[in-house]
Amino acid sequence: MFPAARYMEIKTLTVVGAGIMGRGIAQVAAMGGYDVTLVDTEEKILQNAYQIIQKNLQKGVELGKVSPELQAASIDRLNTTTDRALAASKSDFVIEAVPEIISLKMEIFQDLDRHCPPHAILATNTSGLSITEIAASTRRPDKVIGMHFFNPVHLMKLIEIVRGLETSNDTVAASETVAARMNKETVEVNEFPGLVTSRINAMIGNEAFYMLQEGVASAENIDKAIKLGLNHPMGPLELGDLVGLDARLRVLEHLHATLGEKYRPCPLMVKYVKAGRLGRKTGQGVYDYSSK
Ligand SMILES: NC(=O)c1ccc[n+]([C@@H]2O[C@H](COP(=O)([O-])OP(=O)(O)OC[C@H]3O[C@@H](n4cnc5c(N)ncnc54)[C@H](O)[C@@H]3O)[C@@H](O)[C@H]2O)c1
Repeated sequence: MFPAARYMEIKTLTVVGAGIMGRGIAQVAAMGGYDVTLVDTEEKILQNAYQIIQKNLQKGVELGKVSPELQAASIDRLNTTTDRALAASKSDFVIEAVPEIISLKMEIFQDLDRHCPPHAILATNTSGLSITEIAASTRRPDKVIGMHFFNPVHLMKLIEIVRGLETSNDTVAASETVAARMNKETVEVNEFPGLVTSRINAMIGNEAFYMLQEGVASAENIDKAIKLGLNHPMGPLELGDLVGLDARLRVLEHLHATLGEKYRPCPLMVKYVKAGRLGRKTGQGVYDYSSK
C-alpha cells in the first residue's frame, strides 16, 4: 500500500515533443481535463500536430466515441508553443516525447528542472532509455518517472509506469492518477532495458527483418503469417513502419549495448534507416506509402 498521496493537484500538463507520440499524449491529456501545452521546436510542427489532434477528435465524434462537448472542451484546453521555458514554468506535470537520444533527453530534463515549479513531476515517454540516468540530470530525481505510452496513443489502452532508482511512491501515485484521467490502464515496471513490451517487440521486429534479409518469405507473407498464424493484430514489419524504423533501431541498439549479442540490429534495418526509409512518416519503409 502506498501512503496517502502527497503530491499537489495536477491541473496543467506540458508535453514536450509534438511528434507521433507527443501529439497523442496531448490529445488524451486534454480529453482527461488537463490544461495542456504542447511544445516543439518549430511552429509548423505544432500546427501539423494540432490539425492531427483536431482530425482525431472529429473522427471520434463521427464514430460516436467522443461527445461533441468533449471534443470542444478538449480543443479549448489545448495550447501550443515553441517557448519551452515559459510552458515549463506553469506546469504541474510534464511528459517528454522527443526522439530517443539520451543526450537530448538529459539536456531537456536539466532545462525543465530549472524552469518548472518545485512540485512539478517530470515524466519521460522513453521506449527503453534509463529513467535513473535521465533523472540524474535533475535536482529532483524522486519526481522523475517513465510513462511509456503506445502508438496510436488515443486508441491504445496501456501505459507502462516505470520507476527509476529514486522515483518516489508519491510520484508513482501522481502518474497513476494522470493515467486514469487519460482513461488508460497501467502496469508498474522496474527500470530495466526495454521494459516488458519494447524488449519483446524489438526482438520480434528484428527477427522479422532477419527473415526478410535471408529471403525466408516476402514482407507481406511474414506479416500475414504472424497475423493469421499467431493472432497478432499487426504484422511485425508493418508495425515497424508505423512505429518508425529509426525509433525501432535506436531501441535495438540500446538493448544490444546493455543486454548483449542476441539484440544486434539486423543489417537490413540499419540500411533502410541510412537510406531515410523510416516507415509511414517518410512515405517508405519496408512498404511503400507514397501513393496512399
Ligand atoms: N513511435 C512510437 O511508437 C513510440 C512508442 C512509445 C514510445 N516512443 C518514444 O517516444 C519518444 C518520441 O517518439 P516519436 O515516435 O513521437 O518521435 P517523433 O520523431 O515522431 O517526434 C519527436 C518530436 O520531438 C521534437 N523535438 C526534437 N527536439 C526537441 C526539443 N529540443 N524540444 C521540443 N521538441 C523537440 C521533434 O521536432 C518531433 O516533433 C521517443 O523516446 C520514443 O522512443 C515512441
